[in-house]
Amino acid sequence: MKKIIIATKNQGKAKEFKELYLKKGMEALSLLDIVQELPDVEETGVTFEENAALKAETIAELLQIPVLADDSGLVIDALDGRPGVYSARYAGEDKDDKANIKKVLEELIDVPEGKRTARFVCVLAIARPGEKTDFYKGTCEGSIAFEERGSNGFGYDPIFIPENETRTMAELSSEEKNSISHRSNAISKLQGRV
Ligand SMILES: O=c1nc[nH]c2c1ncn2[C@H]1C[C@H](O)[C@@H](COP(=O)(O)OP(=O)(O)OP(=O)(O)O)O1
Ligand SMILES: [Mg+2]
Repeated sequence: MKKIIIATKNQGKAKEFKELYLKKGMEALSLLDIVQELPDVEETGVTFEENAALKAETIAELLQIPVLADDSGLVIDALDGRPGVYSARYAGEDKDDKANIKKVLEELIDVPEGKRTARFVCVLAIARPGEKTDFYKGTCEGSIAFEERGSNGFGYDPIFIPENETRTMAELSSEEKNSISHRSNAISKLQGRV
């Protein structure tokens, strides 16, 4: 089976890439599957594109093979787009999903239903050694719940209600999430180019 390397150390993302690529007859390997010691890439960019490129290009250069990276996050309108690019470290450097969710819910405590619109954004970067990096973007529109619900998925899924849904993303099955997610929307734009 054809393999693709995803430059991520996030278990939740890695699982979704495996599921989504398996449907295309490919095996997605994450940095969690690779025994070779690889550095933690510092995400110093201020856009999803910059951080996705940093992750993909660093690992592609080290391994000398094409590498895909995903930089993603939650963009909340009532918070002027926060946490956005800083989603993983919103409540601190230790990337604590529970703490991040708590911070968002507290910041939105006085924001009424209807004004809690948000979207998940995923930018994929494909780096090929010595070539220009390509980008593909996917989004998933929705709103922020008033409390956490569900235990599937990862990250902000327990507080994100996709458009035309009453359940949170964490209450959907992985098949349901994969049919609407920002990640699957971005992958579908690749059109076999990886
Ligand atoms: O489908 C999703 N469902 C829920 N939350 C999500 C999703 N997709 C991204 N997110 C959140 C998680 C994290 O707070 C941030 C990604 O941050 P981001 O830097 O791209 O990933 P990361 O540091 O966890 O792993 P890595 O950089 O190794 O890929 O957005
Ligand atoms: Mg990261």
